[in-house]
Amino acid sequence: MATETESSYFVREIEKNDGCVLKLKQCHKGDVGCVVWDAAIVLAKYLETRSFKDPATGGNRWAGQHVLELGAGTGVVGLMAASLGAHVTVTDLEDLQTLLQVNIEENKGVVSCGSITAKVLKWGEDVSDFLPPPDYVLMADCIYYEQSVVPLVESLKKLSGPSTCIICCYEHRTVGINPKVEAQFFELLRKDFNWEAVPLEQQDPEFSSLDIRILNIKRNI
Ligand SMILES: C[S@@+](CC[C@H](N)C(=O)[O-])C[C@H]1O[C@@H](n2cnc3c(N)ncnc32)[C@H](O)[C@@H]1O
Repeated sequence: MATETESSYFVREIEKNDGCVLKLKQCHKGDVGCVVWDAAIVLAKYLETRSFKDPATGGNRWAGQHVLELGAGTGVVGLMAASLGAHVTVTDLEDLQTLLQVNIEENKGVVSCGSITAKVLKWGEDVSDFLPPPDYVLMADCIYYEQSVVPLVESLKKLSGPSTCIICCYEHRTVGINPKVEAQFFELLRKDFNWEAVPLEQQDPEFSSLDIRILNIKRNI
């Protein structure tokens, strides 16, 4: 990743409701995190919906919130939260750090009241750098391979306090290994967490789909 040249990037643009545009550089070469996945777009656009607006003032509830994104890939979800005023740490494996930095730099004009930094967080490893627990943990398309299920749930446990809200967006895939992985993930999650699905009506109507699900997950007290 460190040797990527300008020409090896291709850009995905996501227009915000305020007219600003997030520009995500993606790589032709590299692992799955080098491109923007549909679940990330659905989640990013959900962050702009009425669910996160104060009904009395119309103000945006992301302002000043502490947000941690797991498996951030290009960083689109975290960048959206930061552009809405949150203080965000986007995390992923070491290999994705250059791309995350590039995208943070590319979008710094869109992040004014909020802030965003990128750090390495490998699921299952030490999370002390990320404590106390954030207000929100965001994750898009992170449920996709068997070996990651145990460490991913372990990280969620260590990172969530009684008031942390985990917003998990994932694509329900009916072919390949994903159905099994999805079942394993929820079986394990059930031991320490409860969750509710976000109805389609509460999502952005242009950026939602029956296959892509958003859950609000909370730690059992
Ligand atoms: C399918 S991609 C999704 C990327 C981004 N969230 C999106 O939706 O566009 C899964 C992401 O999880 C990250 N990932 C996979 N295994 C991981 C692990 N053990 N620890 C931390 N991140 C991991 C990958 O590097 C990748 O960025």
